[in-house]
Amino acid sequence: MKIIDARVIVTSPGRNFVTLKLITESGTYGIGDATLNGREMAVAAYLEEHVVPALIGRDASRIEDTWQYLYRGAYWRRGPVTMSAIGAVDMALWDIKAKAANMPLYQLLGGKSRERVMTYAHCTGKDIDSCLEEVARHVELGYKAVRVQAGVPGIETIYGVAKREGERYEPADAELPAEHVWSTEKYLNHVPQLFAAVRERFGHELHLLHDVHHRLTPIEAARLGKAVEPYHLFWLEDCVPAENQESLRLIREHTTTPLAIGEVFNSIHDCREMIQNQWIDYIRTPLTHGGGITHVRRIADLASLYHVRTGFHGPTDLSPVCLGAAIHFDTWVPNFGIQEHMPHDELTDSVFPHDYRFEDGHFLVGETPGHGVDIDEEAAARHPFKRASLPVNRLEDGTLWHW
Ligand SMILES: O=C(O)[C@H](O)[C@@H](O)[C@H](O)[C@H](O)CO
Ligand SMILES: [Mg+2]
Repeated sequence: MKIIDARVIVTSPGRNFVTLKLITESGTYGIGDATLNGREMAVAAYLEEHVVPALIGRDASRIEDTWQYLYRGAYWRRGPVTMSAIGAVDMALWDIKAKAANMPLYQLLGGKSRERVMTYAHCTGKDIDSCLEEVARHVELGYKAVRVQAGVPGIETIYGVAKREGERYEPADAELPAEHVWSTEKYLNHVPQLFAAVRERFGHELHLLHDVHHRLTPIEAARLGKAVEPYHLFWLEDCVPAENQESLRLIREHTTTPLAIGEVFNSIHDCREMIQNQWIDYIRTPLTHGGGITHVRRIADLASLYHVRTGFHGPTDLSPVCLGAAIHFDTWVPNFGIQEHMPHDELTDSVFPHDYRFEDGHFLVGETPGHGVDIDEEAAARHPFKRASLPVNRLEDGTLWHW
């Protein structure tokens, strides 16, 4: 089953997405998500200039060999651009293999480990009260788990909190990076009050998550983890920048609040130490940025040896293709934890028709052969690329900080 054509489709139905479509001689095709938010064209060029020419004529059924060919063959291993490009090829090849077998992808992976996939929504508000209203709205929609982020008195804008009531936040919200100002002390004093208010109103069954967006030092993260222990979070996410995996040890030694990390990781080597030392509880590396199903499956298997479960990144800046493939993976993977869900808008969904469904706080996998997500190329062509950037964060004295 030879690959005879490959197309890199860049579209912006409200936000940018990069999609790879691989077409075989039988006419069966597969698609993969290659979106790297704010750096989309780097992956598009990597695919177009360096990967696509080498794929034409290759046997689409050799998924493992193609993965090794692109990873080892590049010589320049790892990194978000390389791994997103490989991830898209891999996702498209699994799609083709599942279609050729006339099976939904989860069947090829090993079949269902569960009937449905628990997912969490984002609840944000300018202050605690409006955040509580958002939580109430999502509980009403059926969510069993919510990520809670609120504005902090004294901090004007915070990444991860929507600008207007009832809206979502857009990660890449300006042509060039917007600038935010950050105060760790104000934040650390406020977060425990937020979670106390949520628990008081909604009781103790709802799963609560919180994303720190890498903004703390290890000892500050330890303090936050301890402070929110009475509200027993499902997880505290990205509490420190984690290039230095060893820094997680200190946090772990101080708090029983579960930790989730990995949305900016791209390979098993980025998270190996924190998994093997049991410094984290959830690994977040998504299929697109983690080299596709072939590689993320290895990460999940390693994690399973150390009681670490999956909690895939699922923001709007990963396309429905990644989300669809992730729901198949989540349905199969034995050590599943939770799946993030930032719903795409109607326009995006119309460009990427799919068969996954949301019901009662869970995703239900579809039965269409493949990963169940397609791209309407004509609709995609109506929405050309528009440069958009993620923000930067500065301390009150102007020092550039993490966000
Ligand atoms: O969903 C999350 O947990 C995130 O942290 C996102 O909002 C990322 O910041 C975004 O995907 C960057 O592009
Ligand atoms: Mg995050």
